Amino acid sequence: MQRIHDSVDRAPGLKRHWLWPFHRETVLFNREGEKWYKLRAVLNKRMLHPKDSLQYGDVVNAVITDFIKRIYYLREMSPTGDLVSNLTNELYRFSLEGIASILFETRIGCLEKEIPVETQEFINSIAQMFTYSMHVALLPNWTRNYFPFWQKYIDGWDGIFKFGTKMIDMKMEAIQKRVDTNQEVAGEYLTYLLSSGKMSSKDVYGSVSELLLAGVDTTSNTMLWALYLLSKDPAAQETLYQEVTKVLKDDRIPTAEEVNSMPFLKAVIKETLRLYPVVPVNSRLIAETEVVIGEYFFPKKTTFNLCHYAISHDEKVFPEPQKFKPERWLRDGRTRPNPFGSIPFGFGVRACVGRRIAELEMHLALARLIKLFEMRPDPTVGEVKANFRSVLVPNKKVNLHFVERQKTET
Ligand code: HEM
Repeated sequence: MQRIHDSVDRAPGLKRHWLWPFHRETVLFNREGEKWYKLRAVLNKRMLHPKDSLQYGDVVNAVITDFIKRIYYLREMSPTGDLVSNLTNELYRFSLEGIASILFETRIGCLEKEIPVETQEFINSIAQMFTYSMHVALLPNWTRNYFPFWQKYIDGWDGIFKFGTKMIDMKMEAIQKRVDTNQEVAGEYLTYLLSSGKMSSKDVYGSVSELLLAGVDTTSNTMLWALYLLSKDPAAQETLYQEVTKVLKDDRIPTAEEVNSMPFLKAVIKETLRLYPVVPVNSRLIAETEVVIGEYFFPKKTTFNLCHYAISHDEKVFPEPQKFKPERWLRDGRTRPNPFGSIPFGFGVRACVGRRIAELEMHLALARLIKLFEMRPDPTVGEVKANFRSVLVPNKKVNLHFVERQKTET
């Protein structure tokens, strides 16, 4: 018999399920035991350590610059001159461009006025796969031969892999050319995966597609909730603005390192994820061993559901649990909440591999947006509630006014 921490550290005994039912075997979600462990060990490198993510600061900032240009364009087009409608859609484009530029080491045009045809087909395939994944999860297997949902689901996946494979093959060719001409091979994540020799190309295709999918709705919806919460809380917004302008005294673009001097910014994202943990529940199956937790004995093959939403709204840990209070996370001498009260990225060896990338994108984007604009709610939208659609999404379209701030002499 083993205690749970032993089992968790011995990753090969641990199965997990998460957002959506993958039908391909090459991805982390579907892998278990030794196979998962090997793949994860390669993927962790250059992604998981806080200092690893710093190297993507410039790439992410370039995407944010284009996102800000798009925000200006959308404001200009709006009847009031400052409204951005259907922010979910805009943030989706931002997140997809961000994660694609990290993983493929190239831009795919999501923030252009006209999205390139291939990219649009890729976006449509993602939507198709997600739409039919609910049918796949809920309907018994025999129905797959009689109803069209299964083929549509597979077609969605094929579109995703077609695009991913093309991007990866292009990178592989570029690397090969450099190798053939004795030039140094320089690059970031994909170059590392392809040239490390530790992964088959099949694994690279699968893993990159998976990282890409996991990295879009999660960050885009969290950004949406953060902007929505700030728009309703002018005082928190002002505190954040003051903090950001104190660190960035001129028009400079913040570096990834400078975010470390912005504790309130980090607290805003932490508090947003406490109120709206974008992955509200995830499960793990202790496959091989019996475990004892406290006084309780759990036999082999027990499924554990981590209900992030429920635990992070526990008023014993978070007084006034429904209130947006970023300051509760500050390390300024106050009693801070139990760190296990909110673990939106999971915990341990199987925790979110994209955490550092997600935080980097959200911190840099929020710092730059708040420096330029004051966010105000659109009164026609009213209160927004959360719906569970694999991730926590708003129950309606969210529009926000992006009121440009007056430039002050500093
Ligand atoms: C706000 C942003 C995000 C949140 C809240 C989030 C949350 C989570 C959670 C709760 C898990 C399950 C962890 C567990 O079982 O303990 C997970 C797994 C995972 N996440 Fe994220 N995630 C986010 C962004 C990202 C991004 C940007 C990527 C890709 C770059 C990503 C890639 C993954 C992958 C591949 C796994 C599976 C890991 C494995 O099975 O070993 N996530 N995430």
